[in-house]
This record gives sequence, C-alpha cells and structure tokens, in this order.
Amino acid sequence: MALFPAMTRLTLHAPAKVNLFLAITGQRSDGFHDLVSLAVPLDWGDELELRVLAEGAGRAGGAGAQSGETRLRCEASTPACEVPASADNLVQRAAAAFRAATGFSRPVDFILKKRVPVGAGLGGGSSDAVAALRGLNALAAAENPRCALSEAALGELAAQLGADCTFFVHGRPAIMRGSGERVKPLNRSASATATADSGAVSASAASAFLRGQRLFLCKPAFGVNTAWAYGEMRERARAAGLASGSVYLAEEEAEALCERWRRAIGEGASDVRMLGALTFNNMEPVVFAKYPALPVLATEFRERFGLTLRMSGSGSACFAFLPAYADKPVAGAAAPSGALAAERALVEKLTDCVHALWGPTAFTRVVEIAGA
Ligand SMILES: C[C@@](CO)(OP(=O)(O)O)[C@H](O)COP(=O)(O)OP(=O)(O)OC[C@H]1O[C@@H](n2ccc(N)nc2=O)[C@H](O)[C@@H]1O
Ligand SMILES: Nc1ncnc2c1ncn2[C@@H]1O[C@H](COP(=O)(O)OP(=O)(O)O)[C@@H](O)[C@H]1O
Repeated sequence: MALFPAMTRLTLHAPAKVNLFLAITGQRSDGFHDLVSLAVPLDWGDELELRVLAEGAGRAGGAGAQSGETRLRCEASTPACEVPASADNLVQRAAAAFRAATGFSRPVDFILKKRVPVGAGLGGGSSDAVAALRGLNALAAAENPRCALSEAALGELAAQLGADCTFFVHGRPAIMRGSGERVKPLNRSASATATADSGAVSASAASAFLRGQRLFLCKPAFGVNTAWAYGEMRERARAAGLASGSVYLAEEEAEALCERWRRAIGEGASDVRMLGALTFNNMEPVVFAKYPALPVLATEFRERFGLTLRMSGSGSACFAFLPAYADKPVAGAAAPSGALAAERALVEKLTDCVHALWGPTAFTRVVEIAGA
C-alpha cells in the first residue's frame, strides 16, 4: 500500500446555482423553513484547487505542514467576491467535517478562486463546501479506497454544512424539498401531484430542454443575508396570524406550480418568455420591500424588454431567460449568427439598463444552465 497518496493536486469547478422556482411553504418546529424549489447549476462558478502538503516538522521547524492541517487562500476576482479565509469559511468547515468523519489527516492547502459574488442567492459558499468535500474524498480514495465516503455519506455530510449543499452533491437540475436537503434530480422526480404520464419525463427530454438555456444574471453591489430574509418571512407570517398564507405558499400549491415546470419540460416547450412566466420566488416580497432597487429593475425589464426578472434564492442576484436563443441549436452545433447577434445586442441593452439603475459596480453576466 502506498504510504503517500498518488494524487497530490486537483482542481474542481464549484458551480453557482439559480432557483428557477422557489416556494417557501412554512416554518418548522426546528426553526428552519420547508420549501419546494427547482434549482439548476450553472456553467460558471468558483474554482477550488487542493494540494497535498508534505508532512514535516511543522511551521515552527520551517519545513512542511502538520498532520490534519488545512490551509486556505482566497483569491477574489472582484471585491463583491471577497470572503475571509478564516475557520468560518465553508471550505474550512467542510474540511473539518470531512476529517472528523473519515480520520483523513493529510495536510491540505486549498486555493479558492472566488468569482461568484457573496450573499447573492447563487449558492457560492455551499458549492465551495461541496467541492472541498469532493476533493478531499478523491484524495482519501487515492490513498486508501476504504477511507472514501459513498455518495450517500457525502450527501449527509453536506447537509450538515448548509441547506443548499445537498443540491450541489447532485450537481444537476433538481427539485429540492424539506429545508433543501431532500433533493431529486429533475429527470427522476415525481411530484406529489404527478400522474403516471406527466411524471414520466424522460432523462433525455429534461436534459435537452434545460441544458444550455441561457440566462442573463445581475447583482447589485449589496448582498442579502439569507437568515435575515427567512427571519423576515417568519415575522410577517406571525403578524399575519391566520392569514400567514399571504407569506408562505401552501405545499400543495407549490407542488402544483412545480408540476407546471415538469410539464413544460416534458413537452419540450421552448418559448423562453413562457419560461420566465413560470419562474417564481415568494421570498421576493420581503427582500423587495427592503431593497427597492430590485423591483425597480424588474419593472424596467418587463416594460422595456418584455422579460421577467426573477430573484434567485434570498437574493440579491436576479436572472432572466434570454429570448434570442429561442431557436437554441442542438448541443455542439454552432448557433445561427443572427441569433447570436440579436442576443449580443439585447445583452448590451440589459447591461446598460442594470448599470443605469444599480450603478457601475453592479455585476452582470450571461450564463448557461449546466449539468442536465
Ligand atoms: C434561500 C436558499 C434557496 O435555495 O438559497 P440562498 O439564497 O441562500 O442561496 C436556501 O434555502 C438557503 O440555503 P443556505 O444558504 O444553504 O442556508 P443555510 O446557510 O443552511 O441557512 C442560513 C439560515 O437561513 C435560515 N434557513 C435556511 C434554510 C431553510 N430551509 N430555512 C431557514 O430558515 C436559517 O435561519 C439558517 O440559519
Ligand atoms: N467560501 C465561501 N464563499 C461564499 N460565502 C461564504 C464562504 N464561506 C462562508 N461564507 C459565508 O456564507 C454566507 C453566504 O454565502 P453565499 O453562499 O455567497 O450566499 P447565498 O447563501 O446567498 O447563496 C456569507 O455570510 C459568507 O460570509
């Protein structure tokens, strides 16, 4: 048996996510909220590099690292992506959880290239945590396959790190339920209201439908604190009393709306304006009330461009389906140049609009849905 791992270095993509559909259905006795969400990974995100360090006398001795040591360096592409490399960083927390669960003690150096803005509702931190778990698991497996965790065990560990983390273990369009930890990839999901016919969406149909759909993503300079947004919903629901249904969406309704997505996918609908109309997020009212810049831009997008701008998760990032790709080419084929030019012109106008309303430091990007 090799005493030193064969694998000493690897790099992982940590994709961002968008919630195409997000219904918070109520608060549970443990304080967390139940939800139903259709989330998709993007072709863009952070990058996490792992390097196994040589064990030695420790820093004091100047040579090598100590057993069980985890180092982290964060390189942010913009100030909005800056995150401390402290023990609170989800990469550090994931490493600590993995070491505790497996006994893996090789010292590791993480280099996190942050591109996803923090507090955006794009799941950057959760995705980094899962990338760290996956990377460490690969290193552990290279050293001794019996030390590696199964997918199920990785999922359980991930769930302890954040409500969104299980989604990233699957890494494909999926419906999240419970507090987010119950994840079913879309092509294998059957909703509570699905009939035998409508539930049988083939993997290839779901995959062809969502993969490569292009979204315009934007985020103002400020972020939103997820715990605050949930807390605000709780307060509003408490104040509404019996009318708390004005804050939360009943689970049956959420499932029915989610089912509309599944039908659209099953039928291979390609009208991106219709897709925009299917997007939903009932966290918007609390977040929009505090941050009016968000609904102001949503109104502008609707009135000037006929596009639905929807918030992702607890915000502050928002997205809109890009219509220029309505005639999306088959994967791998070149897009018709007319469609590309039309999209470029639209994106330019959308970007100008974002900067005019949110200022020059607002973030914009065109992304594609991945992982289908
Ligand atoms: C809103 C969503 C939608 O996908 O995404 P983001 O906006 O964060 O990306 C998620 O539910 C966020 O998941 P995540 O960001 O992992 O949340 P966590 O760190 O686990 O929780 C932060 C805090 O939010 C509250 N929380 C979170 C999830 C949930 N189902 N109910 C809650 O009440 C809790 O107060 C918790 O302490
Ligand atoms: N590696 C990380 N990347 C981003 N945020 C992190 C990370 N580690 C810890 N955090 C903390 O997690 C919180 C939310 O992170 P993030 O995933 O960016 O937002 P969201 O939950 O809105 O998608 C922030 O308070 C941030 O400081």
